[in-house]
Amino acid sequence: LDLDDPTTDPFAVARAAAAQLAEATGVARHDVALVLGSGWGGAADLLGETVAEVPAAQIVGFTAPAVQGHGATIRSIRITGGDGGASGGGDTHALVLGSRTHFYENRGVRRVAHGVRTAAAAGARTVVLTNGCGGLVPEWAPGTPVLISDHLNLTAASPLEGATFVDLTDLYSSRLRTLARTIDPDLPEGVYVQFRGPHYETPAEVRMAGILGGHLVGMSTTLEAIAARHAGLEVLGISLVTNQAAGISPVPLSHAEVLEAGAAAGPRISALLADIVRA
Ligand SMILES: Nc1nc2[nH]c(I)nc2c(=O)[nH]1
Repeated sequence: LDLDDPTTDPFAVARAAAAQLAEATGVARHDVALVLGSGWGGAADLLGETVAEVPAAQIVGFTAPAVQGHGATIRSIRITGGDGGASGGGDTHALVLGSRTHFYENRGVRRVAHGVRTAAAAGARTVVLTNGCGGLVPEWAPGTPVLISDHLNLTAASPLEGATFVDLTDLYSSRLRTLARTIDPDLPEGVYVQFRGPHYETPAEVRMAGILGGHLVGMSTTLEAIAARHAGLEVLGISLVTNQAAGISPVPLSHAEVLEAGAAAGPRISALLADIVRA
């Protein structure tokens, strides 16, 4: 079950990972999955009660994160404060994937897609993809959450292999975006542009992204979203603008300001995310 072996079926690895997670957490099915990017870490605690927390490296296909401690676990959360199971079927469980493999790690697209494939194999019907990113809209101050309405995948890669032709119309579910706006009507929307990274964009590349119709620049999310759609998941994408993209702000932002903005926004966006998932 080695994802690096081309003859391995990545979906068999995802099924094995889901079985290991069910065993490790005691939760047979997870209804929704969340990928928590920079700044979104606090959302898990607000979602409900942590049933189990598993080191990601223990589950097949996941790799120990480059930065130890940062998102090194996968959490199973029983969502509380929802409709109390009025929708029948008892408790709702969320799978929180703290560890994300970025395309720029050069570990292959299969590892980038493994988390959402595992979530689908674990029974999830919905995935919420969050990230930290640069903003092209001056009014979006650092700390602003933005719903992703569509994406431009500038990585020149796909998580899919072979003649896997997948429609990406409404990839970022308009139903879920409407639902999110019932929680916070002021949520802006934007087109997310994934660059390969790990370097940031030049001001000229940021201007190019704007000309192409982008509003947010980042180094994740689009490949995961494509894999999630292929796996049959409904996708909601939310970005946290942690900085103004290169060249947008006349005054170069200090890294301290970026970290401060992300941290300050933490409680608000975590509460927002928890409310959206409960809805
Ligand atoms: N590509 C890109 N990724 C990012 N991630 C974060 I946080 N800020 C940025 C940014 O300005 N550009």
